[in-house]
Amino acid sequence: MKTETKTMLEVSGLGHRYGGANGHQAIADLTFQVRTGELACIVGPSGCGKSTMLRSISGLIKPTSGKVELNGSPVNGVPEDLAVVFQDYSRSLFPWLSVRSNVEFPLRSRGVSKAERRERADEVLEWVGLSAAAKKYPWQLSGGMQQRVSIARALACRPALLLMDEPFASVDAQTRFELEDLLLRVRKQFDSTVLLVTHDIDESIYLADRVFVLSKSPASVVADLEIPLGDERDQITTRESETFVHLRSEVARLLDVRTAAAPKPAPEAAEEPEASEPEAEAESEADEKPAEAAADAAAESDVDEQKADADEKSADDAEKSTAKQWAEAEQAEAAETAKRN
Ligand SMILES: Nc1ncnc2c1ncn2[C@@H]1O[C@H](COP(=O)(O)OP(=O)(O)OP(=O)(O)O)[C@@H](O)[C@H]1O
Repeated sequence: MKTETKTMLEVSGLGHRYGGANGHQAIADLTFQVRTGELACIVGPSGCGKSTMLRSISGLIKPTSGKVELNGSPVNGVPEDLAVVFQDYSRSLFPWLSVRSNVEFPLRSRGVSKAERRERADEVLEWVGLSAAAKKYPWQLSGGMQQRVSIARALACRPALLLMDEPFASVDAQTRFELEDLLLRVRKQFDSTVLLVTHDIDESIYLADRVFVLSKSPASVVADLEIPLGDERDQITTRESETFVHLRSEVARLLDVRTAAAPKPAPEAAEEPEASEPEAEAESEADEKPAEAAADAAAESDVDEQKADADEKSADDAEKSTAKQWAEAEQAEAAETAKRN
């Protein structure tokens, strides 16, 4: 992937203190640039301020010092041409909307016409291998498939910059590898600029053109490493290469991780809500089979019963999310349904 020399994201002296003058300094003095077309990873110790940094970059919080510029314009509030993929897919997707409606949802507030919304949703769903699951609901899909929906939804907005906050931390190890490769493929297809935060040293090196290593809290950038691993990466041969092994040791040293070479325990699978027996069967099949087969399995189940379950689940989830966002989703869906009838 060829990156341009133009700067897409410029972060200068970024700092944030929670709770006023005597509060907690979460990030201190972050300065770095991400070039157009680049996939940059941020790796840092737990609690060093990675999420605070992403919230500042995405305009969700106003940093107490420094500045953020996207394509030369200061970020004050959430920019339209920026999309975020979070770790917790189960809370970021609307359970009562189909996969396709979830993907189309952010396009509504951007004033994209209905026909174009459909076209874009179908296009990105194809790219992430979920065309056959377009009419399903998120809770009918495995965790990895749900995260693919989140990625599709972000890409449908055609963001100038895609921010990803530990996007693969809640899936099992094999699915994580598949999603990493999916990201590499779609970023090529879209020519995307991506800033991805991860705890995982190996993941940062495998994915990135450039890795920024952060210090302990309050975070600052301690190293900016080019990753000369080329465009074609492979989960086995790339990770075995001398360059990869050397970089891994270098990042581990910078992070002062003494156990970097030791085998890591497999990440815990995402916590799934308890399912009734038929649903549990469908879910475990969905984990093992490709998207089409999983969609077929879900289609065979009793749709009415699942809808009732979804209503119950959505009521529960709604309490956890911001009231405004969920109310907007309900209204938009009701309007859609009214139009259809
Ligand atoms: N809203 C808040 N109010 C006060 N302190 C906060 C708030 N959010 C985060 N912090 C504190 O700021 C520091 C950085 O938190 P942040 O979540 O940004 O780190 P992180 O690197 O993303 O953490 P992790 O690796 O565990 O995901 C932590 O000490 C945290 O307790």
